[in-house]
Amino acid sequence: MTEKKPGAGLRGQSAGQTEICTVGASGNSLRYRGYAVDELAEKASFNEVAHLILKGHLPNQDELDAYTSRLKALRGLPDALKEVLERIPANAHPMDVLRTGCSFLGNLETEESFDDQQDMADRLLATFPSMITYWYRYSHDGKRIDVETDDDSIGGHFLHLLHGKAPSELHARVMDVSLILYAEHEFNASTFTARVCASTLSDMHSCVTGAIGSLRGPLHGGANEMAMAMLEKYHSPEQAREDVLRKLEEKEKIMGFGHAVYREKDPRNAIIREWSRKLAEDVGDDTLFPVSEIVEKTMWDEKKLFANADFYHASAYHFMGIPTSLFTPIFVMSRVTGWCAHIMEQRANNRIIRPGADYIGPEDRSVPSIDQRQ
Ligand SMILES: CC(=O)SCCNC(=O)CCNC(=O)[C@H](O)C(C)(C)COP(=O)(O)OP(=O)(O)OC[C@H]1O[C@@H](n2cnc3c(N)ncnc32)[C@H](O)[C@@H]1OP(=O)(O)O
Ligand SMILES: O=C([O-])CC(=O)C(=O)O
Repeated sequence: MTEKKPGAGLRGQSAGQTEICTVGASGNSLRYRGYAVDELAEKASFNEVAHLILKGHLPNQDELDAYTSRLKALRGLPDALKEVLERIPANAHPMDVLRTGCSFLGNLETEESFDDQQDMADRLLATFPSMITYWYRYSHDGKRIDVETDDDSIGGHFLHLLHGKAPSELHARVMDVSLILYAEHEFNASTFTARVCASTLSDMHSCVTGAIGSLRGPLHGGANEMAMAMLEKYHSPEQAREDVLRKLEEKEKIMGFGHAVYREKDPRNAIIREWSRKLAEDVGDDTLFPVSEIVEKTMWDEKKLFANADFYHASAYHFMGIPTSLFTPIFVMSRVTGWCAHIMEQRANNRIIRPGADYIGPEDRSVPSIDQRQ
């Protein structure tokens, strides 16, 4: 481990209060507004969880029906946004596409007043799957797709647009669970980015655009893509184990492992691993899932490092035929709920976020003339 200067990463320091989520409050727990993520992933849909996070409570049946209809009605993209998406090249990173899409939508549907914040959040939640698949299908298949499907779930809608046909029940459920697992995680880097931006009283699209930029990095949301890039190189568990040992010997980071807050396990891992196992059976996989398992075991045996939420998302998404470059955009489609809830919470009790710093640079000195400088 490289020695970090004291205070690096603000690790372990509280940076404010929240009612939305607790991470690791009791051991390795994760709760959204008091509900354990395991229970939500078993008993709820992502639309219910989005309602919980954004509106503050689990919806009753009437509220859920109304919310589902509302989100479905908000899926369309303005023509000007479609034109912009069509100009983004096929080799662009899909996270850059969403960053641009979010920012451009902010020009067309600007948040004029914070009274509109719930509408802004719903619109972003409804349009991210449309934006990413519209661009992907146009740039890769030359097709201008109709982004308004009749699927109730956001995950099912995304798979429908991506593959041009309604997903199986299994795939729609896995996507729904995946979106539940990724929805919210307290003061993680992207959410904190959104809150810092919100604290200047900026608009919702600016806050979310910044958050997308933070999520893109391989130490955060980008890890699911990096994990897949590693896993797909292995043809057998033996080869995977040997290569991971070599990487550890060479002090390489293994993406999809470790966490800034959890110390023993990430509670989301067991859930997505189980769904990945089901998908592996469904497609008759005998390589990727066993390879993932041996990497997980080797990391634990050698380093006591556990798989985080990102690791088995790689194989799960792959089994559903999702291109690797779209993995992190799916995270955006989900985490936008958490981001927007935090932006609203920040606004409700706002003071500009402006921490201090411990200065460790040179003592005071005077400016030498240019011929005296080295
Ligand atoms: C949904 C999410 O965003 S979950 C996070 C997704 N990110 C990843 O999977 C990227 C890989 N993991 C990591 O880089 C880190 O574990 C992070 C960024 C998640 C957490 O970082 P930190 O809080 O600094 O980690 P922590 O203090 O526990 O790690 C200490 C040391 O453990 C080791 N370590 C931690 N994670 C790993 C890993 N994945 N592979 C190898 N060694 C690791 C390193 O030696 C690290 O020291 P270094 O930063 O000097 O290299
Ligand atoms: O909390 C974190 O640092 C990263 C994480 O797991 C998430 O954002 O889901």
